[in-house]
Amino acid sequence: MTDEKTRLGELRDEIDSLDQQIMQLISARAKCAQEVANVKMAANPGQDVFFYRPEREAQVLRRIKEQNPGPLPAEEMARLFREIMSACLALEKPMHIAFLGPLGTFTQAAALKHFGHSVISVPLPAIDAVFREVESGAAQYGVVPVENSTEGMVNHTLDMFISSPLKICGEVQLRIHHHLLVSPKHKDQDITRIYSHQQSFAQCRQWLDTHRYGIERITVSSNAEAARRAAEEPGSAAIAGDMAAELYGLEKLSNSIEDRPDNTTRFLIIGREEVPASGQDKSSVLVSMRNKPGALYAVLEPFHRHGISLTRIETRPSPSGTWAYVFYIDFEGHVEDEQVKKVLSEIDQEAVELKRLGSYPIGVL
Ligand SMILES: O=C(O)C(=O)C[C@]1(C(=O)O)C=C[C@@H](O)C=C1
Repeated sequence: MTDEKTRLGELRDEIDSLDQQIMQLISARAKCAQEVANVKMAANPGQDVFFYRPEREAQVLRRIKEQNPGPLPAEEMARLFREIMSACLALEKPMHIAFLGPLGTFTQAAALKHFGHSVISVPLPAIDAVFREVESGAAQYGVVPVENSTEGMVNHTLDMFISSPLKICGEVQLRIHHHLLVSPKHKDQDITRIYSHQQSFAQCRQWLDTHRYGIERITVSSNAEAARRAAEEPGSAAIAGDMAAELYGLEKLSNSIEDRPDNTTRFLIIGREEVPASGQDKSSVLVSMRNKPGALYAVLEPFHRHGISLTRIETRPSPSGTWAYVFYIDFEGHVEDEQVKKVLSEIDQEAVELKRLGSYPIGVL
């Protein structure tokens, strides 16, 4: 045997033995999770038991990232543990996650990034349908887009919180890479039209003007729908992401064509219960103010005085009347923190309405 073959044999024996140990350890971990489920059920007999614990998952993933010894990057190690926890949770209770569909959208990619692949993902045609599915209890959680770094806020999602009783339980950010996709069956034909979602066209405008000027752009309801059409229609292409490309068997004619290299979308996880503090949290509130001078100042000043960082403030017209406004505010901290309690009680005295939309772990992955 050559030296190479001997060494390779030794290393592969070592890998086999490590795999055996990893498998034993993952199985032991899964048994622990099953036992955790029994404890949760015994503590809440006859009630809706919330098996998924976002604050605990965030703590586990943060610890893995901090203690990762390498050579695998911390992100990669966290991703592996994300999947292990997802499988453990599925043993406790298979979870239904509603998302803005159809299959193959960036929202589905965000849902799988956040929950791992052991969930049952349920595509729905509109943002309000995702809210309804979770409100009715048909799905335990929902995933909806809330803002894009190039295109701004998704107003429909913000407006849903005015009337919905749901809570924000988490957030996840996804780097959005758009590709120009064609079917391998039709790739030798000239492209006469490009399908995509209106937001994706906006995110790739400069690239399209430079590289595909004059080709008809047809707006459809989602990137996945664009990919479906490109798969079927000769002479057509789609702008969509990896999941849609894979789902419809499309090839990339041009890779990552988004105008801004940091193009990122933030998604919210919506559910029916409040999330305890994880140690690194964010909160969202909705404040409705009387339309008088200094209204915005009255909302913001307490945050400044109590040293709480705002991460976003957005204004939307109030559904209750012309020229009245609702402020959506995201800030660092948890509603159970003493400083946050003080800020919110001060705002409560000034506001027509203060609605706590939820406190949740800052996205880890
Ligand atoms: O710690 C728990 O409460 C568990 O259910 C265990 C576990 C895990 O696998 O670590 C699984 C699901 C929860 O969402 C959080 C953590």
